[in-house]
Amino acid sequence: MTTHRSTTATLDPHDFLAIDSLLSDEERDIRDVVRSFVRDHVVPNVGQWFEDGRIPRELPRELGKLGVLGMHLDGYGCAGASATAYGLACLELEAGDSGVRSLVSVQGSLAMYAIHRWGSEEQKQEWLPRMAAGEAVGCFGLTEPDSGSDPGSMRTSARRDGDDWILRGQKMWITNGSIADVAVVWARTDEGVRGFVVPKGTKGFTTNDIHSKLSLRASVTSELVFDEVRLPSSAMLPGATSLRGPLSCLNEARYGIVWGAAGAARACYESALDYSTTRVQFGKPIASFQLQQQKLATMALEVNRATLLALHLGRLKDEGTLRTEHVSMGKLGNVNAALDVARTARQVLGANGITLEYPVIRHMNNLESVVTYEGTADVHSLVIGGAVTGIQAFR
Ligand SMILES: Cc1cc2nc3c(=O)[nH]c(=O)nc-3n(C[C@H](O)[C@H](O)[C@H](O)COP(=O)(O)OP(=O)(O)OC[C@H]3O[C@@H](n4cnc5c(N)ncnc54)[C@H](O)[C@@H]3O)c2cc1C
Repeated sequence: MTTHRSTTATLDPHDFLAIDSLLSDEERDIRDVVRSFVRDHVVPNVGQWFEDGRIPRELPRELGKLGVLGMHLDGYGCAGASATAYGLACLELEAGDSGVRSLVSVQGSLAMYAIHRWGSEEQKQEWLPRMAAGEAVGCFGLTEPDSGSDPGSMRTSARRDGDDWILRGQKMWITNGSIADVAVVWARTDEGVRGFVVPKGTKGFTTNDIHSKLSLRASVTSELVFDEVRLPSSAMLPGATSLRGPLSCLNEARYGIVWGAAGAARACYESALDYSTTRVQFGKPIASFQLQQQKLATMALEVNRATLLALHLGRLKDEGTLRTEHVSMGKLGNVNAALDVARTARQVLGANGITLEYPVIRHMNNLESVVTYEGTADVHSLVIGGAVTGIQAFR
């Protein structure tokens, strides 16, 4: 007779539903390369980066060598990998830290994607190869002090002056801002919302870092200030003429977050699983107590569910049927699940759970940013609510 114990003994607690078997050899290879990089270069150091509130200046080049910057884009030095492979990379990077995944998302899915999709041939030639190599860092300026969930209310403006444009205004909460060699900036014009490629050092363009963050500390977040910045007509992204331009980029980045959140959740679950089997109280590992097993079971469920959801969206994206509403469901569900897993894991670790010796509280705090940026949980709920009811409450 088969007992429950012998049946479950054959299961892999790190891949309970055998999701690995759903990947192609190529996808597994890419995943393994990124996983090794994170294990060797991110995990041993990221607690210190978080404590110091910095990201190493050499990291973009290392990520460029790894091949993850704009890896889902085609040509111009980009790898042209599948959406699923890119997602797997995001999962592994965020299992290290949401800040590292944010760097990659902003570079590849926001700044590079904007130039790749909406830019001129000259803009693509000038920026994309260097950005793919991590030799040039990009940022993406949409949010402003008084314009967050409602980007249509942006005040930053650009007006024509002969052949030039004059850009004025302010952007806020911009990832990579002060370390960026190039900013993709969105502004209102007489011709609708347009994007501009603004190199670092352009006269009148300055940045100020936002300090005192308790979340995404291993990530640079800045204010961008444009004081009558004169730009040539060639700085404008010719293909984008409305808010659809920036929103198309956000959809790309959100897709990566769907995967990344599953990675942060996995790291928290694995930390809790490991801790619970070694921490002894009342003469037994705490993993032997039913209440702790319930927590571990719930975390395992959420990690597997989030990963399956991400993989399903990846397959839809690769076959060309992924919709923005699907991405909203993935971002809402997976980030909320990751936050629940992180908070539960933190309790399993007891007092140790509040230190940077373990990854859990770092992930927990990071996820408070992840649930807010790229569309808040409220906004994604309203997108899904609008899709299922046919009534738009999002105004
Ligand atoms: C660490 C970090 C990095 C970031 N990086 C970037 C970046 O690189 N580039 C960039 O452009 N932006 C970036 N952002 C900004 C981010 O995208 C915004 O914070 C986000 O869009 C929310 O805007 P807000 O903070 O102004 O909140 P608000 O829009 O003011 O929202 C405040 C609250 O009101 C709720 N709310 C708003 N509208 C509605 C509604 N219609 N119905 C119900 N509730 C509503 C929201 O859900 C939220 O809970 C970053 C933010 C953070 C924290």
